[in-house]
Amino acid sequence: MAELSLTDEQLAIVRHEGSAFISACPGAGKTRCIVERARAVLSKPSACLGLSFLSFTNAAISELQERLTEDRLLSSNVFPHFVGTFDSFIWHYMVEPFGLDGCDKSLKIIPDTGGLIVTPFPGAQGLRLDCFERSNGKIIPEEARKVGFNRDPARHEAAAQSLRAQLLENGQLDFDDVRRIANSNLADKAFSTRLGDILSARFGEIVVDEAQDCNPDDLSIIDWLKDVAKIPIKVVCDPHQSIYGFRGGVSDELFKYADTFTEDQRLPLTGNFRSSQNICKVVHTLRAPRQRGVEDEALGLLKDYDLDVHVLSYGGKGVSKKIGAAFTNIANKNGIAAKDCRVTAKTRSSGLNAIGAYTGNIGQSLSLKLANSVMKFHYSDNPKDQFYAVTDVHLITMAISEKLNGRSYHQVISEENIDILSWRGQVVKIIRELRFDAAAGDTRAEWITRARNSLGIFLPTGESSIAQKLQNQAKLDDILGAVPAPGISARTIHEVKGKQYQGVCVVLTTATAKGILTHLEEELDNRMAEDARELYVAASRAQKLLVFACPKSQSKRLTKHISSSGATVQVTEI
Ligand SMILES: Nc1ncnc2c1ncn2[C@@H]1O[C@H](COP(=O)(O)OP(=O)(O)OP(=O)(O)O)[C@@H](O)[C@H]1O
Repeated sequence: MAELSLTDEQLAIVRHEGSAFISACPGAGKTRCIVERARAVLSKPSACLGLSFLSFTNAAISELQERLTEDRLLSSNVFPHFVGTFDSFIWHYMVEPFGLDGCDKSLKIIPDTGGLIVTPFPGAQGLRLDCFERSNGKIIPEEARKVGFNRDPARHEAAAQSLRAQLLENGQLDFDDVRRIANSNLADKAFSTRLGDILSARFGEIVVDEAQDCNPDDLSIIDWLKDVAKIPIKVVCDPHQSIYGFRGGVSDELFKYADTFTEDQRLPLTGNFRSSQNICKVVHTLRAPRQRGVEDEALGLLKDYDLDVHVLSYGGKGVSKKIGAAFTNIANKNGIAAKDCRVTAKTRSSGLNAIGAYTGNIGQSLSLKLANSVMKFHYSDNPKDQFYAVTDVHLITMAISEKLNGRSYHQVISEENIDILSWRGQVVKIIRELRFDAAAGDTRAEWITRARNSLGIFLPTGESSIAQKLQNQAKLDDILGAVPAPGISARTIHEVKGKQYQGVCVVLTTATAKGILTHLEEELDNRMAEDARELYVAASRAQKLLVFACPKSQSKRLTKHISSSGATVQVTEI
């Protein structure tokens, strides 16, 4: 019955058997098609092979899982199906069961080994392990520069290489190791043929969503699944929304990869069901000139929603809570509730500044870290922030009890088999006790006493006092005093990807606004291409109201550029 309201293009995708390359614009219903494809396959009486849905971030997978669960299609990873990140698929099916040459331990994922500190001799400057090339241990000059390291790196390089070797010997792998090992396993012809047979007996179809986020290694694994394992693959993407360049993203390769599919396997998805036509017009101007193509037609219920796009032109000290307040004001005036809106920016700190939350430097101080986590837990509406706050406070308890001993958080968890149930309740109780509410009379001095009382139990016997570990610093006032305005939430652009909100405020900053606009006007080179695509992703999340907060120096230029589409745009100085 759900098929009735699908467009012909959507139906063609849902009914397509075999491999396909599906490219679409924002809001075209990619996720909708994936859900309907699951319904079509799972409702066949003959369906006995597994169906797998993969994407590249945990956020994208939880979004997809939510939609599949809502429709009672695949509520969990019930055999023979698999829903998860591309990384977890590779780990489960290409690496973990086969072990590693030279390692007699069972393999484990330790995602944070890049943060281990390499200190070759006492007193030497410590450098993170991810400052060194994985293949040969050589220092990465730009990473070294960032932390002011300018000495002979030879001893650091040797120490980094031996640390990596030790991790591999212990079977402690991060996701880049997993990718490398998978590719080397697949390069073995006999292994590749056998694994191909096994996986094709298990999976009848694999759907790779958000494929614009894959890197060249991912693409070669997708190719292997399609051509060697002969599993029908649906590659679903919007190349204009590729914003994971730091993983070695594949915009150009993806266009070339599309050409490896036959014409009847290349399926387009056009039209935007999410946004009003006014927003579609503006979003169209956010594609670089050579990729602009035609404007997406608004097709959904909100297509005629008649609301101006706004530019908030800000000067003064830069991004401040004036932006959040002005945005909320426009939303309220138009009957849109703050809970249905998001402020979004490239960096977490720009977004938080725009809603008045604390963004200062925390450094290594345990008391500042604790205060920051407690404030996030109590005042952020983002469940992810709360999850991280709990983990961060657990890490603080480990630091106080001196359990880390040069190991990363996840190494300790894995090596000591620490079950989340054994600590979570206690940590959440501590965070609840440490809630800070100035209106109720709480003060910094009183809070730090509470904190020391709660966390003193973790101090090893005979060790320094808890007051030394949790210092009463003046900066605590800034952290404990920064309560974000109620109602508005801030997210990074990577966090809002794949989502939609009634109102969106995109914050541009002086660091990138000028470069992005030059790119959108002239596309001289690719330097600002990814920043421009981020702006495109952010703006295309809006359903009814789209607001840009732009530094005063660039706001006229931005207004001119987005109005060139014929959209109605209003400018307000704040
Ligand atoms: N045929 C349709 N009729 C009405 N609404 C639709 C149709 N297809 C999709 N939609 C709605 O359009 C909105 C966007 O769909 P969806 O989230 O699947 O888009 P998407 O292509 O995954 O977007 P993006 O890549 O920008 O995140 C959703 O609210 C969805 O329910």
